[in-house]
Amino acid sequence: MNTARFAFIPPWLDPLRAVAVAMFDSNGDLIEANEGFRFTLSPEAGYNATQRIAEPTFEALLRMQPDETGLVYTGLINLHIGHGITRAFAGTVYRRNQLFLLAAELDISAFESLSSDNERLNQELDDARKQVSKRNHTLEKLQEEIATLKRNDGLTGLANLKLLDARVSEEIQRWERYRRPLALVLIDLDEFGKINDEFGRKVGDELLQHVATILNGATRTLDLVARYGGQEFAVLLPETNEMGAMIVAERLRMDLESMLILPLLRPLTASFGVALLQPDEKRDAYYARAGRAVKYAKSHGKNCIAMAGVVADCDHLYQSFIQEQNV
Ligand SMILES: Nc1nc2c(ncn2[C@@H]2O[C@H](COP(=O)(O)OP(=O)(O)OP(=O)(O)O)[C@@H](O)[C@H]2O)c(=O)[nH]1
Repeated sequence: MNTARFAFIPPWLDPLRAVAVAMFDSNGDLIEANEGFRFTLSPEAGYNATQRIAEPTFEALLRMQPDETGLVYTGLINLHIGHGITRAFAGTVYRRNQLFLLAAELDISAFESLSSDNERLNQELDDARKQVSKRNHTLEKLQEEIATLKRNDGLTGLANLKLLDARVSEEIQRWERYRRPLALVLIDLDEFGKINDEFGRKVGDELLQHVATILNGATRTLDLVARYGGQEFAVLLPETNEMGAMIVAERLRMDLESMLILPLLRPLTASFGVALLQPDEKRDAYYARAGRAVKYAKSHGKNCIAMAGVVADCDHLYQSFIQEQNV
């Protein structure tokens, strides 16, 4: 290497350590190099371009045709810096006749290692995100299950009283706004105690499930069927007037009565109380009126439907009405 003053490389480039500049001949022998080059590449391995330029290889550079400015290559240049280590630079190679000028402008290996760290961190972050989203999904499912358990009766799967309460309150609010009719049908199975006594509570439970299926099957999706109490059910009928509610109740009554459910040898019947929401009526008062109608039906022979009047004196049985109307 020429140790005299630089013949080709401008003197101001010499002390710049971040810029490695070297000139080689076509054999790859180093002709000149600045301090940055010597600082970056340890001397013990010699400075021949064939050994020191890992990528693109010096052989490849020899084959490349320079453009009109002498530029042969620009891009990533990997240099063997010694001790078996290769470092990446962003650089340019020029060729003038048999001379090659290499300018490795920026050591990007630090950035590369940073970016590989970054990649690893991103990967870890991604994995963590996936795990969190998986856990969130499980949590959501559990929350849904809990919510379902909270809303639904464990035995029949019907809405429970809490859900009925919420829906009735909602419908009362809607009534106050739009004045659309709202009907509530309470259903109390007749002599259910005897069934339990005769066949055992397990059979009783199965019958309750059966009733739930019948009620669900006979109502619209807009209606809400709920387990109101032990052997009591409720059907909330939005957008339904007195006649409509009576038709639904009678259909349910007949569905129950006409079905033979083993091991019962007699029909499973129920007493029905129907109530239409009255102006300014609160939820509990509404329930109470429907309940009063159920009692009225019970006290008038069971397996029948009573319509709740505004006051107790006005409660009345509907069977006769239905027969009269031939519904
Ligand atoms: N198997 C079962 N029985 C229940 C359940 N909840 C309430 N019961 C029973 O339902 C019966 C209700 O009895 P009562 O209130 O006397 O009414 P009833 O025997 O149906 O008689 P009436 O209403 O007068 O027709 C009781 O025997 C309760 O134990 C339940 O979840 N499963």
